[in-house]
Amino acid sequence: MSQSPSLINDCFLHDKDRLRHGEVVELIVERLHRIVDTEDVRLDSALGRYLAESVTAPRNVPLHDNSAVDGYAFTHADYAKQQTLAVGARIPAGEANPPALVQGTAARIFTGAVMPPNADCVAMQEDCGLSEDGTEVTIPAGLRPGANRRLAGEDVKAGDDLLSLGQRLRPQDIAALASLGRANVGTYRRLKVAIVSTGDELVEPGQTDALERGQVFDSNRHMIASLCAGLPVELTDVGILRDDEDNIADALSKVAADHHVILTTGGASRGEEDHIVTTIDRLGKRHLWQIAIKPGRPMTFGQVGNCVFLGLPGNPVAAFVCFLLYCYPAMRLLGGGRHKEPQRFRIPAGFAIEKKKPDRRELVRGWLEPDDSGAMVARKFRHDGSGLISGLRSADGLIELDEQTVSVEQGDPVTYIPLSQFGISLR
Ligand SMILES: Nc1nc2c(c(=O)[nH]1)N[C@H]1C(S)=C(S)[C@@H](COP(=O)(O)OP(=O)(O)OC[C@H]3O[C@@H](n4cnc5c(N)ncnc54)[C@H](O)[C@@H]3O)O[C@H]1N2
Ligand code: MOO
Repeated sequence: MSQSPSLINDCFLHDKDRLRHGEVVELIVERLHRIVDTEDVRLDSALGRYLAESVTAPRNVPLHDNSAVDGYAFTHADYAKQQTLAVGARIPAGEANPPALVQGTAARIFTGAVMPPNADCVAMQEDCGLSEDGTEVTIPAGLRPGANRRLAGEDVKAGDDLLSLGQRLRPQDIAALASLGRANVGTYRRLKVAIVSTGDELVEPGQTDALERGQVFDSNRHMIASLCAGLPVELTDVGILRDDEDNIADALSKVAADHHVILTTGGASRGEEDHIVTTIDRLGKRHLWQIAIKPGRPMTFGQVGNCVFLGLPGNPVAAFVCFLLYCYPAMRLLGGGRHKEPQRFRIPAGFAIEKKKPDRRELVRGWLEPDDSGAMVARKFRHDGSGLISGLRSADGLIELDEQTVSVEQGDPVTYIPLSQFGISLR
């Protein structure tokens, strides 16, 4: 049978002819850029957003020298002469201008309170001896100049660059903004993302207790929605589309008109019932299809008008892995974030693989665990099937076997990518 120069040929590509993982990431980084506008949001809505401004400190934090402990402030020069000092002033936190320390005395002071002029040290109250009438304090030996004193600008100096454009806001960044007195921050708007499942066999969970033969509950859409929850997106759940090319094309062209991204699962390979690739070709432009990876080979990336189309494979593990490897970085870039390769760690393998196909990258579901000697090793889930959600459940990370790897022996260093790199928490 002669092969037409159509898409179907791609099915017969060998892995070495398919796009490699690194090339796909390059293509995504090259072709995708921010497509959302900016908006000011209150700090309590800013978590996880990408910054649309650079933030410079307008003033020192802390504003003034202050005490790090509850205790007694004193001058090191006095203490060098005598360890017992008369207790003078009392300085609670919030007092703006404490009086200057009288020479030879100590001031009762509390954590965060402004240091009185002349004082340069604080002794912790638990370490001090207080006379019965409370008028004298004995400071313990061995305190160095500057002990327990926090300097003005020690955290941040006026003019310091704190946060940069495109940076994702984490809880500690929100704390930094609040510490500068900011109530609002300039961010990029959330991406409008639509999620779709395709397949005649799919049934919405909750619709029935009794599946008929051949049916499966749609787990992918719920998994993808949960994965999206780790990104600043506004989600539209389109539901399940039946395997009908006109119906899929019609629905997706409508969704594309008012979304930045469409994420589909299923129908990505080339059976007669798989309509995603033909739909992209019909409605828009395909940037890639078929990657030399396992799982996830039939992943598709294209666009319908200005809407980015990410077609994930139907097998749940393939959909999960492709989301992390390709949709996550794509959506970061579209949403105004920067590309950041996940951190990869080299860990000894606590398993062996006798034979792995060359020329493709494999992402194996795994976790870290101490071996008998207490050294950390990477373990892999016992089955590689791309339909097994149990493999994903067991995993805290992906073990990445690159294109050159053809086997793995126990103890060989393997690359481990924690799922936390994608905002997925530990169990
Ligand atoms: N002849 C070929 N067959 C297959 C190829 C191939 O290249 N040639 N590729 C295989 C690979 S690799 C994958 S991955 C799958 C992906 O195919 P599709 O994206 O077309 O997915 P479907 O055929 O629609 O479904 C595959 C599998 O996943 C189940 N599924 C689909 N959607 C959901 C959902 N929302 N929730 C739960 N489970 C879902 C579906 O029932 C199938 O079992 O194709 C291989 N075949
Ligand atoms: O590569 Mo598919 O991704 O078998 O599962």
